[in-house]
Amino acid sequence: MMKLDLSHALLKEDVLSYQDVVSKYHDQLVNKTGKGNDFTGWVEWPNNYDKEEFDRIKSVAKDLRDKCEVFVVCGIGGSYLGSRAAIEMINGLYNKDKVEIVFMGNTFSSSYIKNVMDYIADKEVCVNVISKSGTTTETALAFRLLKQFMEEKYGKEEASKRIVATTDKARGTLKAIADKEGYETFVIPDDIGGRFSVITPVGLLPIAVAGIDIDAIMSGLAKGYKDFGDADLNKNIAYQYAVARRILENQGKDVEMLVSYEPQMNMVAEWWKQLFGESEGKEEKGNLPTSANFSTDLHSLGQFIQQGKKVLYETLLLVEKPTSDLEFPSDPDNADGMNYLSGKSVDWVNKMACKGTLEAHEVTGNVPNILITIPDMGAESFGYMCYFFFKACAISVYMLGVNPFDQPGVEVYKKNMFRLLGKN
Ligand SMILES: O=P(O)(O)OC[C@H]1O[C@](O)(CO)[C@@H](O)[C@@H]1O
Repeated sequence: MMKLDLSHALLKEDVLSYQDVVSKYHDQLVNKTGKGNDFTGWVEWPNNYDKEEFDRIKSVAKDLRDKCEVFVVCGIGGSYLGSRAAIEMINGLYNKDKVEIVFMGNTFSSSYIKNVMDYIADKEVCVNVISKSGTTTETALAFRLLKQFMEEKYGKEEASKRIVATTDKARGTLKAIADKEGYETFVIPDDIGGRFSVITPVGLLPIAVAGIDIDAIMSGLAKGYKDFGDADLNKNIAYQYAVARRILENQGKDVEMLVSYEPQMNMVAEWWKQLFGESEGKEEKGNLPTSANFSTDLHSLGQFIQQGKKVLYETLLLVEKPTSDLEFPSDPDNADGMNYLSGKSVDWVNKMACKGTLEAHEVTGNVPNILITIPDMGAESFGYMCYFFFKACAISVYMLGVNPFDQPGVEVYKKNMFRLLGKN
Protein backbone atom coordinates (compact mmCIF):
# COMPACT_ATOMS: atom_id res chain seq x y z
CA MET A 1 0.00 0.00 0.00
CA MET A 2 2.84 2.36 0.73
CA LYS A 3 6.36 2.45 -0.69
CA LEU A 4 9.62 3.73 0.71
CA ASP A 5 12.53 4.52 -1.59
CA LEU A 6 15.85 5.37 0.06
CA SER A 7 17.88 5.27 -3.14
CA HIS A 8 17.95 9.10 -3.34
CA ALA A 9 18.66 9.61 0.38
CA LEU A 10 22.45 9.83 0.03
CA LEU A 11 22.85 7.69 3.15
CA LYS A 12 26.43 7.04 4.21
CA GLU A 13 25.49 4.14 6.46
CA ASP A 14 23.51 0.98 5.80
CA VAL A 15 20.02 1.17 7.31
CA LEU A 16 20.09 -2.56 8.06
CA SER A 17 23.18 -2.16 10.25
CA TYR A 18 20.84 -0.64 12.86
CA GLN A 19 18.88 -3.86 13.33
CA ASP A 20 20.03 -4.46 16.92
CA VAL A 21 19.15 -1.02 18.16
CA VAL A 22 15.80 -1.09 16.34
CA SER A 23 14.97 -4.53 17.81
CA LYS A 24 15.75 -3.22 21.29
CA TYR A 25 13.41 -0.24 20.95
CA HIS A 26 10.75 -2.26 19.15
CA ASP A 27 10.64 -4.60 22.16
CA GLN A 28 10.42 -1.66 24.55
CA LEU A 29 7.56 -0.18 22.54
CA VAL A 30 5.44 -3.32 22.21
CA ASN A 31 6.18 -4.59 25.72
CA LYS A 32 5.56 -1.15 27.23
CA THR A 33 8.92 -0.99 28.99
CA GLY A 34 10.36 2.08 27.24
CA LYS A 35 10.23 5.75 28.16
CA GLY A 36 6.73 7.20 28.27
CA ASN A 37 5.13 3.74 28.17
CA ASP A 38 1.96 5.11 29.79
CA PHE A 39 1.18 6.74 26.45
CA THR A 40 1.55 3.81 24.08
CA GLY A 41 -2.14 2.88 23.94
CA TRP A 42 -2.14 3.70 20.21
CA VAL A 43 0.09 0.68 19.45
CA GLU A 44 -2.68 -1.89 20.06
CA TRP A 45 -5.55 0.49 19.28
CA PRO A 46 -6.28 -1.02 15.82
CA ASN A 47 -7.22 -4.25 17.65
CA ASN A 48 -8.71 -3.09 20.89
CA TYR A 49 -10.57 0.15 20.21
CA ASP A 50 -14.02 0.27 21.75
CA LYS A 51 -16.36 -1.00 19.00
CA GLU A 52 -19.49 0.22 20.79
CA GLU A 53 -18.11 3.73 21.08
CA PHE A 54 -17.09 3.53 17.43
CA ASP A 55 -20.68 2.72 16.42
CA ARG A 56 -21.91 5.57 18.60
CA ILE A 57 -19.52 7.93 16.76
CA LYS A 58 -21.17 6.91 13.50
CA SER A 59 -24.73 7.36 14.75
CA VAL A 60 -23.99 10.70 16.47
CA ALA A 61 -22.23 11.90 13.31
CA LYS A 62 -25.27 10.99 11.21
CA ASP A 63 -27.50 12.91 13.58
CA LEU A 64 -25.24 15.95 13.51
CA ARG A 65 -25.07 15.84 9.71
CA ASP A 66 -28.87 16.00 9.61
CA LYS A 67 -28.92 18.99 11.95
CA CYS A 68 -26.22 21.35 10.75
CA GLU A 69 -24.75 23.21 7.82
CA VAL A 70 -21.62 24.11 9.72
CA PHE A 71 -19.84 21.88 12.20
CA VAL A 72 -17.43 23.81 14.37
CA VAL A 73 -14.48 21.82 15.71
CA CYS A 74 -13.05 23.63 18.73
CA GLY A 75 -9.58 22.33 19.66
CA ILE A 76 -5.87 22.86 19.22
CA GLY A 77 -2.77 20.74 18.48
CA GLY A 78 -3.59 17.05 18.51
CA SER A 79 -7.18 17.95 19.28
CA TYR A 80 -7.69 19.40 15.79
CA LEU A 81 -4.76 18.82 13.44
CA GLY A 82 -5.50 15.16 12.71
CA SER A 83 -9.14 15.61 11.79
CA ARG A 84 -8.37 18.64 9.66
CA ALA A 85 -5.56 16.74 7.94
CA ALA A 86 -7.85 13.80 7.16
CA ILE A 87 -10.77 15.93 6.02
CA GLU A 88 -8.66 18.06 3.66
CA MET A 89 -6.68 15.10 2.33
CA ILE A 90 -9.75 12.97 1.65
CA ASN A 91 -12.38 15.55 0.69
CA GLY A 92 -10.14 18.09 -1.00
CA LEU A 93 -10.01 21.81 -0.32
CA TYR A 94 -13.19 22.99 -2.05
CA ASN A 95 -15.65 20.35 -1.10
CA LYS A 96 -19.36 20.59 -1.88
CA ASP A 97 -20.51 18.37 0.99
CA LYS A 98 -23.69 19.57 2.72
CA VAL A 99 -21.79 20.07 5.98
CA GLU A 100 -18.89 22.48 6.17
CA ILE A 101 -16.28 21.85 8.85
CA VAL A 102 -14.89 25.00 10.46
CA PHE A 103 -12.05 25.09 12.99
CA MET A 104 -11.89 27.29 16.08
CA GLY A 105 -10.14 27.10 19.46
CA ASN A 106 -6.76 26.90 17.76
CA THR A 107 -5.78 30.55 18.18
CA PHE A 108 -6.18 33.63 20.39
CA SER A 109 -6.58 35.82 17.30
CA SER A 110 -9.63 38.01 17.89
CA SER A 111 -9.81 38.71 14.15
CA TYR A 112 -10.05 35.00 13.36
CA ILE A 113 -12.51 34.20 16.14
CA LYS A 114 -14.81 37.10 15.22
CA ASN A 115 -14.54 36.15 11.58
CA VAL A 116 -15.76 32.62 12.33
CA MET A 117 -18.55 33.85 14.62
CA ASP A 118 -19.81 36.23 11.91
CA TYR A 119 -19.58 33.49 9.30
CA ILE A 120 -21.67 30.99 11.27
CA ALA A 121 -24.16 33.54 12.67
CA ASP A 122 -27.01 32.77 10.26
CA LYS A 123 -26.23 29.10 9.63
CA GLU A 124 -27.39 25.89 11.28
CA VAL A 125 -24.54 25.04 13.64
CA CYS A 126 -23.32 22.13 15.75
CA VAL A 127 -20.14 22.12 17.82
CA ASN A 128 -17.55 19.58 18.89
CA VAL A 129 -15.30 20.87 21.65
CA ILE A 130 -12.21 18.71 22.04
CA SER A 131 -9.57 18.82 24.76
CA LYS A 132 -7.79 15.92 26.40
CA SER A 133 -6.65 17.96 29.38
CA GLY A 134 -9.92 19.86 29.39
CA THR A 135 -8.02 22.99 30.40
CA THR A 136 -6.30 24.30 27.26
CA THR A 137 -6.74 28.07 27.21
CA GLU A 138 -7.12 28.65 23.45
CA THR A 139 -9.90 26.04 23.36
CA ALA A 140 -11.56 27.20 26.60
CA LEU A 141 -11.62 30.83 25.46
CA ALA A 142 -13.18 30.01 22.10
CA PHE A 143 -15.61 27.54 23.65
CA ARG A 144 -17.01 30.04 26.14
CA LEU A 145 -17.80 32.35 23.21
CA LEU A 146 -19.26 29.48 21.19
CA LYS A 147 -21.35 28.19 24.09
CA GLN A 148 -22.88 31.63 24.64
CA PHE A 149 -23.48 31.97 20.90
CA MET A 150 -25.22 28.58 20.74
CA GLU A 151 -27.37 29.26 23.82
CA GLU A 152 -28.44 32.66 22.48
CA LYS A 153 -29.21 31.19 19.06
CA TYR A 154 -31.00 27.99 20.10
CA GLY A 155 -31.83 28.33 23.81
CA LYS A 156 -30.05 26.30 26.46
CA GLU A 157 -31.86 23.01 25.89
CA GLU A 158 -31.43 22.79 22.12
CA ALA A 159 -27.87 24.13 22.37
CA SER A 160 -26.93 21.29 24.68
CA LYS A 161 -28.18 18.82 22.04
CA ARG A 162 -25.99 20.46 19.42
CA ILE A 163 -22.76 20.44 21.42
CA VAL A 164 -20.62 17.34 21.75
CA ALA A 165 -17.60 17.22 24.07
CA THR A 166 -14.59 14.96 23.52
CA THR A 167 -12.41 14.90 26.60
CA ASP A 168 -10.90 12.87 29.42
CA LYS A 169 -13.23 10.36 31.07
CA ALA A 170 -13.04 12.09 34.46
CA ARG A 171 -10.55 15.00 34.65
CA GLY A 172 -10.65 18.64 33.59
CA THR A 173 -13.11 21.51 33.52
CA LEU A 174 -14.50 20.49 30.13
CA LYS A 175 -15.67 17.18 31.55
CA ALA A 176 -17.38 19.04 34.41
CA ILE A 177 -19.11 21.44 32.00
CA ALA A 178 -20.22 18.57 29.74
CA ASP A 179 -21.73 16.69 32.70
CA LYS A 180 -23.48 19.79 34.01
CA GLU A 181 -24.94 20.74 30.63
CA GLY A 182 -25.77 17.18 29.59
CA TYR A 183 -23.69 17.16 26.40
CA GLU A 184 -23.07 13.97 24.47
CA THR A 185 -19.48 13.03 25.31
CA PHE A 186 -16.72 10.90 23.85
CA VAL A 187 -13.68 9.77 25.77
CA ILE A 188 -10.03 10.36 24.91
CA PRO A 189 -8.18 7.31 26.24
CA ASP A 190 -5.72 8.01 29.07
CA ASP A 191 -2.89 6.23 27.31
CA ILE A 192 -3.08 8.01 23.95
CA GLY A 193 -1.50 11.45 23.70
CA GLY A 194 -2.95 14.29 21.64
CA ARG A 195 -0.68 13.88 18.63
CA PHE A 196 -1.61 10.19 18.35
CA SER A 197 -5.32 10.77 18.91
CA VAL A 198 -6.69 11.22 15.38
CA ILE A 199 -7.59 7.50 15.43
CA THR A 200 -9.79 7.98 18.52
CA PRO A 201 -13.08 9.94 18.80
CA VAL A 202 -10.93 13.10 18.74
CA GLY A 203 -10.38 12.68 15.02
CA LEU A 204 -13.07 10.20 14.07
CA LEU A 205 -16.15 12.23 15.04
CA PRO A 206 -15.30 15.34 12.96
CA ILE A 207 -14.09 13.10 10.14
CA ALA A 208 -17.38 11.17 10.16
CA VAL A 209 -19.39 14.41 10.28
CA ALA A 210 -17.47 15.44 7.15
CA GLY A 211 -19.09 12.44 5.44
CA ILE A 212 -15.95 10.30 5.38
CA ASP A 213 -16.03 6.52 5.82
CA ILE A 214 -14.33 5.96 9.19
CA ASP A 215 -14.54 2.18 8.77
CA ALA A 216 -12.09 2.61 5.90
CA ILE A 217 -9.77 4.62 8.16
CA MET A 218 -9.79 1.84 10.75
CA SER A 219 -9.23 -0.78 8.08
CA GLY A 220 -6.17 1.15 6.84
CA LEU A 221 -4.97 1.41 10.42
CA ALA A 222 -5.35 -2.36 10.90
CA LYS A 223 -3.37 -3.00 7.72
CA GLY A 224 -0.68 -0.63 8.98
CA TYR A 225 -0.62 -2.51 12.29
CA LYS A 226 0.09 -5.71 10.39
CA ASP A 227 2.60 -4.28 7.91
CA PHE A 228 4.60 -2.17 10.39
CA GLY A 229 4.53 -4.62 13.28
CA ASP A 230 7.69 -6.56 12.52
CA ALA A 231 10.96 -5.76 14.26
CA ASP A 232 12.83 -6.98 11.17
CA LEU A 233 14.14 -3.93 9.33
CA ASN A 234 14.05 -5.82 6.05
CA LYS A 235 10.30 -6.16 6.35
CA ASN A 236 9.31 -2.91 8.05
CA ILE A 237 9.52 0.26 5.95
CA ALA A 238 8.32 2.42 8.86
CA TYR A 239 11.42 1.38 10.79
CA GLN A 240 13.62 1.89 7.73
CA TYR A 241 12.35 5.46 7.55
CA ALA A 242 12.96 5.87 11.30
CA VAL A 243 16.59 4.80 10.88
CA ALA A 244 17.18 6.84 7.71
CA ARG A 245 16.18 9.99 9.62
CA ARG A 246 18.77 9.27 12.31
CA ILE A 247 21.49 8.48 9.75
CA LEU A 248 20.82 11.78 8.00
CA GLU A 249 21.00 13.60 11.31
CA ASN A 250 24.38 11.96 11.91
CA GLN A 251 25.38 13.34 8.51
CA GLY A 252 24.69 16.87 9.79
CA LYS A 253 21.15 17.28 8.46
CA ASP A 254 19.17 18.98 11.21
CA VAL A 255 16.03 19.86 9.27
CA GLU A 256 13.53 17.47 7.72
CA MET A 257 11.25 19.03 5.14
CA LEU A 258 8.09 17.07 4.36
CA VAL A 259 7.23 17.80 0.75
CA SER A 260 4.01 17.08 -1.06
CA TYR A 261 2.88 17.85 -4.57
CA GLU A 262 -0.79 17.95 -3.54
CA PRO A 263 -2.19 21.11 -1.86
CA GLN A 264 -4.80 18.98 -0.08
CA MET A 265 -1.93 17.30 1.79
CA ASN A 266 -0.83 20.58 3.42
CA MET A 267 -2.63 19.87 6.69
CA VAL A 268 -1.18 16.35 6.77
CA ALA A 269 2.17 18.11 6.87
CA GLU A 270 0.98 20.30 9.77
CA TRP A 271 -0.19 17.17 11.64
CA TRP A 272 3.12 15.43 10.89
CA LYS A 273 5.02 18.48 12.22
CA GLN A 274 3.31 18.21 15.60
CA LEU A 275 3.86 14.46 15.67
CA PHE A 276 7.58 14.69 15.10
CA GLY A 277 8.24 18.13 16.61
CA GLU A 278 6.60 17.48 19.98
CA SER A 279 7.92 13.92 20.09
CA GLU A 280 11.58 14.53 19.42
CA GLY A 281 12.39 18.17 20.11
CA LYS A 282 13.76 17.64 23.63
CA GLU A 283 17.06 17.72 25.52
CA GLU A 284 18.44 19.91 22.70
CA LYS A 285 18.09 17.00 20.29
CA GLY A 286 16.03 16.21 17.21
CA ASN A 287 15.42 17.30 13.64
CA LEU A 288 13.35 20.41 13.04
CA PRO A 289 10.30 19.22 11.10
CA THR A 290 9.21 21.66 8.43
CA SER A 291 7.20 21.37 5.25
CA ALA A 292 6.68 22.63 1.74
CA ASN A 293 4.19 22.15 -1.04
CA PHE A 294 5.63 21.78 -4.53
CA SER A 295 5.64 23.04 -7.13
CA THR A 296 4.13 26.11 -5.39
CA ASP A 297 7.01 26.52 -2.94
CA LEU A 298 9.66 25.84 -5.56
CA HIS A 299 8.92 29.45 -6.48
CA SER A 300 9.75 30.62 -2.95
CA LEU A 301 11.77 28.09 -0.93
CA GLY A 302 13.17 26.30 -3.97
CA GLN A 303 16.16 28.63 -4.20
CA PHE A 304 17.23 27.87 -0.63
CA ILE A 305 16.80 24.14 -1.03
CA GLN A 306 18.85 24.12 -4.23
CA GLN A 307 21.72 26.38 -3.22
CA GLY A 308 21.32 27.46 0.41
CA LYS A 309 22.98 26.07 3.54
CA LYS A 310 23.04 22.28 3.43
CA VAL A 311 21.07 21.73 6.62
CA LEU A 312 18.08 19.87 5.31
CA TYR A 313 16.82 16.72 3.74
CA GLU A 314 13.51 16.29 2.01
CA THR A 315 10.94 13.59 2.71
CA LEU A 316 8.68 13.43 -0.30
CA LEU A 317 5.17 12.29 0.54
CA LEU A 318 3.98 11.30 -2.92
CA VAL A 319 0.56 10.22 -4.14
CA GLU A 320 0.39 7.62 -6.88
CA LYS A 321 -3.15 8.26 -8.07
CA PRO A 322 -4.69 11.75 -7.85
CA THR A 323 -8.27 12.18 -6.72
CA SER A 324 -9.06 13.38 -10.22
CA ASP A 325 -7.19 14.22 -13.38
CA LEU A 326 -7.78 16.24 -16.53
CA GLU A 327 -6.43 16.27 -20.04
CA PHE A 328 -4.61 19.39 -21.17
CA PRO A 329 -6.47 20.80 -24.20
CA SER A 330 -4.94 21.80 -27.52
CA ASP A 331 -5.37 25.30 -28.89
CA PRO A 332 -5.13 26.01 -32.63
CA ASP A 333 -3.60 29.45 -31.96
CA ASN A 334 -1.03 28.13 -29.48
CA ALA A 335 -0.50 31.76 -28.43
CA ASP A 336 0.84 30.61 -25.06
CA GLY A 337 3.18 28.07 -26.68
CA MET A 338 1.72 25.33 -24.47
CA ASN A 339 0.65 22.92 -27.23
CA TYR A 340 3.59 20.66 -26.44
CA LEU A 341 1.48 19.48 -23.51
CA SER A 342 -1.76 18.97 -25.48
CA GLY A 343 -3.31 15.60 -24.78
CA LYS A 344 -1.13 15.04 -21.72
CA SER A 345 -2.68 14.57 -18.29
CA VAL A 346 -2.15 17.36 -15.75
CA ASP A 347 -1.13 14.76 -13.16
CA TRP A 348 1.58 13.55 -15.55
CA VAL A 349 2.89 17.15 -15.69
CA ASN A 350 2.92 17.23 -11.86
CA LYS A 351 4.84 13.95 -11.76
CA MET A 352 7.38 15.17 -14.31
CA ALA A 353 7.88 18.32 -12.20
CA CYS A 354 8.55 16.03 -9.25
CA LYS A 355 11.04 13.91 -11.22
CA GLY A 356 12.91 16.96 -12.48
CA THR A 357 13.00 18.55 -9.04
CA LEU A 358 14.24 15.37 -7.39
CA GLU A 359 17.14 15.25 -9.83
CA ALA A 360 17.88 18.96 -9.34
CA HIS A 361 17.84 18.74 -5.55
CA GLU A 362 19.59 15.40 -5.15
CA VAL A 363 22.14 15.39 -7.97
CA THR A 364 22.86 19.09 -8.50
CA GLY A 365 22.00 20.37 -5.02
CA ASN A 366 23.29 17.41 -2.99
CA VAL A 367 20.11 17.38 -0.90
CA PRO A 368 19.08 13.91 0.34
CA ASN A 369 15.57 12.81 -0.57
CA ILE A 370 13.52 10.11 1.14
CA LEU A 371 10.57 9.02 -1.01
CA ILE A 372 7.36 7.79 0.59
CA THR A 373 4.52 6.95 -1.79
CA ILE A 374 0.90 6.39 -0.83
CA PRO A 375 -1.49 4.92 -3.41
CA ASP A 376 -4.17 7.63 -3.18
CA MET A 377 -5.71 10.23 -0.88
CA GLY A 378 -8.55 7.99 0.32
CA ALA A 379 -9.64 7.16 3.85
CA GLU A 380 -7.91 3.78 3.98
CA SER A 381 -4.61 5.31 2.88
CA PHE A 382 -4.99 7.94 5.60
CA GLY A 383 -5.38 5.31 8.34
CA TYR A 384 -2.49 3.29 6.98
CA MET A 385 -0.26 6.35 6.71
CA CYS A 386 -1.06 7.35 10.31
CA TYR A 387 0.18 4.03 11.61
CA PHE A 388 3.30 4.24 9.44
CA PHE A 389 4.23 7.65 10.89
CA PHE A 390 3.31 6.67 14.47
CA LYS A 391 5.60 3.65 14.45
CA ALA A 392 8.38 5.49 12.61
CA CYS A 393 8.17 8.39 15.03
CA ALA A 394 8.28 6.24 18.18
CA ILE A 395 11.30 4.21 17.06
CA SER A 396 13.16 7.17 15.58
CA VAL A 397 12.74 9.14 18.81
CA TYR A 398 13.66 6.20 21.05
CA MET A 399 16.86 6.02 19.01
CA LEU A 400 17.64 9.56 20.23
CA GLY A 401 17.32 8.36 23.82
CA VAL A 402 14.42 10.67 24.67
CA ASN A 403 10.81 10.10 25.69
CA PRO A 404 8.67 10.43 22.54
CA PHE A 405 5.42 10.77 24.43
CA ASP A 406 5.68 13.86 26.62
CA GLN A 407 5.94 17.59 25.82
CA PRO A 408 7.33 19.34 28.91
CA GLY A 409 8.67 22.28 26.89
CA VAL A 410 5.20 23.44 25.91
CA GLU A 411 4.44 24.35 29.51
CA VAL A 412 7.00 27.17 29.60
CA TYR A 413 5.03 29.56 27.38
CA LYS A 414 1.85 28.69 29.23
CA LYS A 415 3.36 29.60 32.60
CA ASN A 416 4.56 32.99 31.33
CA MET A 417 1.26 33.69 29.61
CA PHE A 418 -0.76 32.86 32.74
CA ARG A 419 1.44 35.20 34.80
CA LEU A 420 0.85 38.02 32.30
CA LEU A 421 -2.88 37.26 32.15
CA GLY A 422 -3.12 37.38 35.94
CA LYS A 423 -4.28 33.78 36.35
CA ASN A 424 -3.68 32.34 39.77
O1 LIG B 1 -6.25 18.29 24.01
P1 LIG B 1 -5.65 19.36 24.86
O2 LIG B 1 -5.38 18.88 26.24
O3 LIG B 1 -6.49 20.60 24.85
O4 LIG B 1 -4.23 19.72 24.28
C1 LIG B 1 -4.06 20.26 22.99
C2 LIG B 1 -2.60 20.23 22.60
O5 LIG B 1 -1.84 20.98 23.55
C3 LIG B 1 -0.65 20.28 23.90
O6 LIG B 1 -0.88 19.65 25.12
C4 LIG B 1 0.49 21.19 24.05
O7 LIG B 1 0.18 22.17 24.98
C5 LIG B 1 -0.53 19.24 22.80
O8 LIG B 1 0.29 18.18 23.14
C6 LIG B 1 -1.96 18.87 22.60
O9 LIG B 1 -2.18 18.16 21.41
